[in-house]
Amino acid sequence: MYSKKTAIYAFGATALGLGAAAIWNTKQKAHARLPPTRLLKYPASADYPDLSKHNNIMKDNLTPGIYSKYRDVLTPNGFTLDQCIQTGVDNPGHPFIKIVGLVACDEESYETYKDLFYPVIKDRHNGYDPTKQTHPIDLNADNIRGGKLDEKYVLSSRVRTGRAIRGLPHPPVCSRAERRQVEKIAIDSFKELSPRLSGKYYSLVTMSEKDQDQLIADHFLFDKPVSPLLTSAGMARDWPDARGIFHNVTKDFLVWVNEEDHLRIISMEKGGNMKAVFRRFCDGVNEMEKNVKSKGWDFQKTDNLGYILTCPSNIGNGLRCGVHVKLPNVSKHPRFQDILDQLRLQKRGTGGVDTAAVGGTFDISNLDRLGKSEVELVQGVIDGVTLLVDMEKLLEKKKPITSLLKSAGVN
Ligand SMILES: Nc1ncnc2c1ncn2[C@@H]1O[C@H](COP(=O)(O)OP(=O)(O)OP(=O)(O)O)[C@@H](O)[C@H]1O
Repeated sequence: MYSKKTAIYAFGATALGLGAAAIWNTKQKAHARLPPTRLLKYPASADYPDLSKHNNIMKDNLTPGIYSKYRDVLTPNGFTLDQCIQTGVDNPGHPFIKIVGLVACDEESYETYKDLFYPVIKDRHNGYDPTKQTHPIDLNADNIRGGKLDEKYVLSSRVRTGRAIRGLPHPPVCSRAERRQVEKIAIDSFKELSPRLSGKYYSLVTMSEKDQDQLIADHFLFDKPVSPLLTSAGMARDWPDARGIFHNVTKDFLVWVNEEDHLRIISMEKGGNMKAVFRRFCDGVNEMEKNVKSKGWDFQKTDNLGYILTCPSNIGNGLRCGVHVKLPNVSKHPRFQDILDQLRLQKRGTGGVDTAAVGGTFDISNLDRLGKSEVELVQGVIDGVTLLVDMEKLLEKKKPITSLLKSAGVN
């Protein structure tokens, strides 16, 4: 049972024989030190997780002192630090990327556990300091220069972001009713999209296994939550209840409901017209915000953190602007990773974050999300991918790339 005002918790209490259901008013006892979700018998030092074999950003920043300070501190919605760090405790690392190892249970987690979240944000977002900086937002596609990428190399273009609805906990910990409320707000908002973006919502509950597999194979739908990063954070609970996908008639504007974030808003199409993809993305995001607000809800957002999402790696604009691009020669170059780092770009396999690249085709996207506007990030990907494609063309002809890199300011 859960309401915005009163929460009744008994996490594991009965199983441990402690019989310690804690009942409190979350409004009156926001940030209360006691009671914890159940009575913990031992001091925080005895509960400190073993992170000795870990390589994630949470581990780099969690100290016994920070853990002790926060172990029994609840967010206003009644969540704990242990719920936020569990995914990083259970997942020491990842084969392709350095994971964060931390999720925000609700909008307030970022402030309640500031001594952990802020340094993690600083590490993950290239030194961004939430205590001093404000996050810029620019969702005007007219501000993009160029944007048509060479389709001999660029196979598809995509821009996605996430949005979370204020007042509702995030997917790792939300209740079934809260998850269903998110779905309802989304469905009501889809109904008011303009004709170019309008389409249909497909619930995963009623979708056949075959249709689901086809949508995943076509890169439209999120994968079933088998990744331990998602399952140990709690995101696969009750699957597939209240999950689904919306897409417009032309299948180039999509919204995922209740995967890692309440909403993931996506614009994508085959080929290299990133400017057109970004324009549709801006229209979609702006319309969804207007529609959600017209229902009396709002997106989670603060001046210093931008849009608030489940994973600290995605806060800011939550934007991942990426292309699937053929780079068989560049990717064999010994400086490939270094060049990507300098361009603030990230590489993945084309099957999603958990996949390795096959046959020299990569998913190349922006590394940053915070401290730079949407336009700045999309421009960075357009310019960076243009450079990588120019390098590929030179390497095909066995020509050196040194002067090209120099003129692009890459050391
Ligand atoms: N540029 C692109 N063109 C076509 N499909 C893409 C592109 N980028 C990503 N996809 C597809 O979108 C799906 C989701 O990808 P992936 O999980 O890597 O990223 P994401 O949705 O940005 O989320 P996250 O970063 O949280 O994992 C996959 O099927 C992937 O192949």
